[in-house]
Amino acid sequence: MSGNTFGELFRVTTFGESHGPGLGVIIDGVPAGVKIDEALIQRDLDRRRPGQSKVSTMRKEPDRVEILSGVFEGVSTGTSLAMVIRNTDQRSQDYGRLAELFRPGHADLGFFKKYGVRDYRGGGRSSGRETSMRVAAGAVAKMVLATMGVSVRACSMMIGGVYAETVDWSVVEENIVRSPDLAAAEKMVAAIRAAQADRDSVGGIICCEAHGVPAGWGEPVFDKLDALLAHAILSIGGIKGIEIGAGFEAPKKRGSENNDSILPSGFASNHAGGILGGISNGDVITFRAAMKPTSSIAKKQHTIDKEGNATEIEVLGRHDPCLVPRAVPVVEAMTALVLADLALRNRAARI
Ligand SMILES: Cc1cc2nc3c(=O)[nH]c(=O)nc-3n(C[C@H](O)[C@H](O)[C@H](O)COP(=O)(O)O)c2cc1C
Ligand SMILES: C=C(O[C@@H]1CC(C(=O)O)=C[C@@H](OP(=O)(O)O)[C@H]1O)C(=O)O
Repeated sequence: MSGNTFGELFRVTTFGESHGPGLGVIIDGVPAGVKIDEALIQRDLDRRRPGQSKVSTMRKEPDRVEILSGVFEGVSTGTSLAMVIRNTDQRSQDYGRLAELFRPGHADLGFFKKYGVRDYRGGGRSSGRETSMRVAAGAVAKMVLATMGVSVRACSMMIGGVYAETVDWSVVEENIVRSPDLAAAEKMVAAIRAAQADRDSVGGIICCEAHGVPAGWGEPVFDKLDALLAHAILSIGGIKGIEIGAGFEAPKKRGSENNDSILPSGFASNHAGGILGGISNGDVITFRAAMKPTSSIAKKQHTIDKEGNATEIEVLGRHDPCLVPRAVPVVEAMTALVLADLALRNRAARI
């Protein structure tokens, strides 16, 4: 399968580049009869959109979604569902020097070594802008999941070394860094601003939960639910790690502490993150993802040109000083895509 397609029965193909005419997605496998609320797709696109706050990239894009097929009178028809957005704020001339140099930490060098040709206008296909179409597709997946009582939510648990100390989901969309702790949110913003002032960037941790997933979703061997989540989440540019449930804390415990006792009323704890043997166990699915600091920074760094000569680079252009707040809806979207796919695959598992 080409690198542009994800999923088996709920299959998503994206296309488009950061400075081309636009981006799009085709979803195969949306069951007929699902109410498709365009406003909800737009809402998630707005949550991800560039230019949304003083701590995001300054590029201004409306990211207005246009549904081209697969929906009739507000309901999915069972045929391929296609959506596009147009790029309106390209400034490709700002990227002229990037044609000759490789940005440390970005995808430039890898793309050039692989293909021998590279769209250097911004990140081209490797730009975080590609995730807009994942978010549009993820919004449709959320609508499919909602018919089964399943929902997904995510937030920023750490930014620039500042951790959320309390978790209040009701405040996540009320602050520009999507923190579940308003006091921490202010400090997170300050950490991003301090890095920016230093021509630098910061990373962080995104926490995600899926509620209402019934026991039984996920394949038992290769396509385990946790393995597919790891694939989906690590496919987001800038994400470098994922831990399911107790994750990297589990090895520090004894088996007796880490096991979730099974009671007639349910599990006594949820260190497993809602997944056992690659299959959902009916508890809340929980994981955290580690996001690196943005690679494109104005600080001077060593690099090489296309001929391999040593040089220096200061990356200008419009960049997120921290990827985490805008990646929150992307993490939700990729999680919803995995769950929608497994929901459909689960229908074929037993008579
Ligand atoms: C929503 C989102 C926004 C992003 N914005 C930027 C950005 O402004 N500048 C940048 O250098 N990288 C940005 N990235 C990250 C790049 O896409 C990523 O660093 C690049 O693909 C290389 O990282 P990788 O090796 O993890 O794939 C963004 C990623 C996401 C998900
Ligand atoms: C435009 C978006 O974010 C971009 C993500 C990004 C990158 O390198 O990932 C680099 C910047 O854009 P450009 O491709 O013009 O350099 C960001 O502004 C977006 O997410 O919609």
